[in-house]
Amino acid sequence: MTEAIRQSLRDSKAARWGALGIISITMFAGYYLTDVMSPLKPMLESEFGWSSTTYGIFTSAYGWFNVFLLMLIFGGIILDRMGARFTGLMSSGIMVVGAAIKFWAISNPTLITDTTFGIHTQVFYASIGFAIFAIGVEIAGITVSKIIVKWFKGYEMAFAMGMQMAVARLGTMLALAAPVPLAMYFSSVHTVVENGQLIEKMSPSISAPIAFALVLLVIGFIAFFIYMSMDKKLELSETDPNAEAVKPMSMNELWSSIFSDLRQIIGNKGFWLIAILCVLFYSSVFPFIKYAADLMVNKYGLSQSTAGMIPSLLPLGTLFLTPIFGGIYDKKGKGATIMIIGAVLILLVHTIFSLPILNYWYVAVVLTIVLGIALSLVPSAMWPSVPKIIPENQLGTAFSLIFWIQNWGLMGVPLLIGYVLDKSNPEVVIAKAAGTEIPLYDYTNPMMIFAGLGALAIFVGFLLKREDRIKGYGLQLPNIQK
Ligand SMILES: NCCCC[C@H](N)C(=O)NCC(=O)O
Repeated sequence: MTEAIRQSLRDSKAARWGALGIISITMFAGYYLTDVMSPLKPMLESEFGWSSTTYGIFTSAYGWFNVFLLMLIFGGIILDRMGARFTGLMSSGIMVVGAAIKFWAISNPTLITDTTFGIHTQVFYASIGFAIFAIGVEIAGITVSKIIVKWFKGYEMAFAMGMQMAVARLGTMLALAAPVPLAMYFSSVHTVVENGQLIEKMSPSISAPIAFALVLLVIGFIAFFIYMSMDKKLELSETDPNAEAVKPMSMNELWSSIFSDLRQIIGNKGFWLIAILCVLFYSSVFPFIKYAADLMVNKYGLSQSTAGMIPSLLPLGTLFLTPIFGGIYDKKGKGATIMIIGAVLILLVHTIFSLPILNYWYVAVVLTIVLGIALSLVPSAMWPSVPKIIPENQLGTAFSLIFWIQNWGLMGVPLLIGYVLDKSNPEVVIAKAAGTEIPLYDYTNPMMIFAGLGALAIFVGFLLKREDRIKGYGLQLPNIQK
């Protein structure tokens, strides 16, 4: 068969988009579990006695194994060597295991009273489960990015990445809007003694929204099996029957290829600028989401049951805008400029959130929508820019290194915010310890931290644009080859 008439499966629009649809289910489930606890923060405090610092520790667990045990980096190396089928299945399986542990910890009331390594046993095991789950969802994230490059290079790649992200963000949106109603729906009545009297108390089921996540993750795991058969067909359609079989590598060759990939990637200044921009940008958005519902209660006076509604607008806007901005990047280019505009919006929004004025819910709605625009702009240009800087055979490793650096922020920033929140509001901590009425948190300092990250992201965005001019990566050029 000659090159001219050989057709790859990816030339079929239906096959490309079908494959994307299937892997998006897995990511949707993963993003739902990632943020499912955010609207439950006030409930975790009132039902289980968690503090903001405790919540910060739990949230930071997302990065524990990825960062300290280098799981993400191993994931990228495995992806480049073992391929997307093996890595995708492995990562979606890890997600299920981690979520199951987290569900067990949250639904087990006997764990509330004990401590392990100085923290609540419940928080400890929930965090371990979340940390295991995070290995899976992060490795799945890089696998999916590489899968999209594989199917869409030369086609509508940024648009496809935007569509996949949109579906994933639908998971985030559900995570912000659904958990409180779900927990209330499955609440149970039990009798407690208060002031010497037996009273009936309604307890929300905090584990119900996590059980729902577990079901979604199992569906995502099954979906990946379906994708695997498509991936096999794609490879067969691209294999030249006359090509010689690739000789398997010896152990020495394997290690030297891994180190040579790592050396080339970390020696690339463009890679570092994207990675730093990534950690600054995402640390000012994802950790914010973890506190957003609590911010709505404490700054904007919303009730616990409605507090998740405003933050859920954030991913809502991204559903439409990420693919649109991706499409603009595909056709018109201007990737670096798009990232800078996104960072400017971050600075603007968090600065206004930090001001101890304008405490009206509609201001929060507008700011959240603008933050959603920022969360559409930056990723729609950032991820499709990586293949312009890094060759395809090193993409898994490069994405994993970027995610690894990003995970320092996703781990450290929520911890910092929880700590700063408790430190700047000693009266809340005292009231909780004394069992008296709990005053509202003042969110000024945490929001200033988020704004500072946005300011640094703008600076790095300009450095990236300058580097692109010098090295000619083509970040400002369209992705679609005419
Ligand atoms: N809330 C999900 C966290 C996913 C983090 C992941 N490393 C990532 O950055 N994905 C790209 C994105 O824009 O979601």
